Amino acid sequence: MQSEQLDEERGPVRSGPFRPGDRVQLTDPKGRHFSLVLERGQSYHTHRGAIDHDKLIGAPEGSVVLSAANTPYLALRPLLPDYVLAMPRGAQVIYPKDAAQIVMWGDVFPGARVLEAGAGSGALTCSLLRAVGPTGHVRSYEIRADHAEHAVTNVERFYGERPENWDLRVGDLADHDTGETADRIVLDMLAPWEVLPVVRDTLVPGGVLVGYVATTTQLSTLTEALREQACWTEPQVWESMVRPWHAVGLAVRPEHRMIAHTAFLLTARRLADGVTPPRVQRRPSRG
Ligand SMILES: C[S@@+](CC[C@H](N)C(=O)[O-])C[C@H]1O[C@@H](n2cnc3c(N)ncnc32)[C@H](O)[C@@H]1O
Repeated sequence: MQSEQLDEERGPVRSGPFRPGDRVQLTDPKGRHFSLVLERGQSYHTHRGAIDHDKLIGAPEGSVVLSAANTPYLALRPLLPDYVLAMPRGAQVIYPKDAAQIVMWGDVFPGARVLEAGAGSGALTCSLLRAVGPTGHVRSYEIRADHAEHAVTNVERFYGERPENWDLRVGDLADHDTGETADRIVLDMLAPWEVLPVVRDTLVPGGVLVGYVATTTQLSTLTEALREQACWTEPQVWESMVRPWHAVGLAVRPEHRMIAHTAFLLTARRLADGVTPPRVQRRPSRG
């Protein structure tokens, strides 16, 4: 792994002129992306000729660099969504549109203690770590060792090193020690209802549970299991659809393609022990 230059306060440097160690995303005239890590004296070989890293080092972000065949490439540091969409994966990742919903409706705040399962490819973990900040903590469980390896590689590559406030455990969330309480819990796994006993006993009163499931049958099983536990507010369920638009001159219209379905989102809040869940007639909107 090539390490990125680290800033003591913020992890890898994410602004200012390009420096050795920076990850750079090049975009060619057809909009294709290529990713490289800058190293003095090295070249990046494209099908339109080589690009010297030294042409980029010291240049401002947003510069255009020419390849040996005079093809222009736009150079920017990848944003977290760019990184997530390009990351190598074992398990399917949570897409940026859903990660944003999870952080907002899961109310993942700076300083929060978050418990997550499964870590999968580590995509959501990157967003959770950013949201809790240096004073918070993310504890991730991943039952499959091969998926955990992807998570470690992806998180370390994004942050430039293993974040001190991240704890990845290779194992079943069901075996979690409930004495290690959490303010927020996010479940992205096949059968989240199976771990609800440990989730109930780990989440603090008022804490938020976020569930992320791909099918309606999983959604039904999860919501009914939560109601049966009788220690939750009424589950809120929704999905997010983002429709990109083509906007050039007067040709302003929706793009022909979109990511239509990823998964359903669910939130519920932990009630204090001994409280009977109130019946809610009308649900607040998730707009
Ligand atoms: C869809 S992936 C998670 C993707 C991840 N959220 C991301 O954004 O990269 C689901 C993961 O849950 C893991 N898993 C399933 N059951 C689990 C359990 N009981 N405890 C821990 N991990 C579990 C699976 O091995 C799988 O890697």
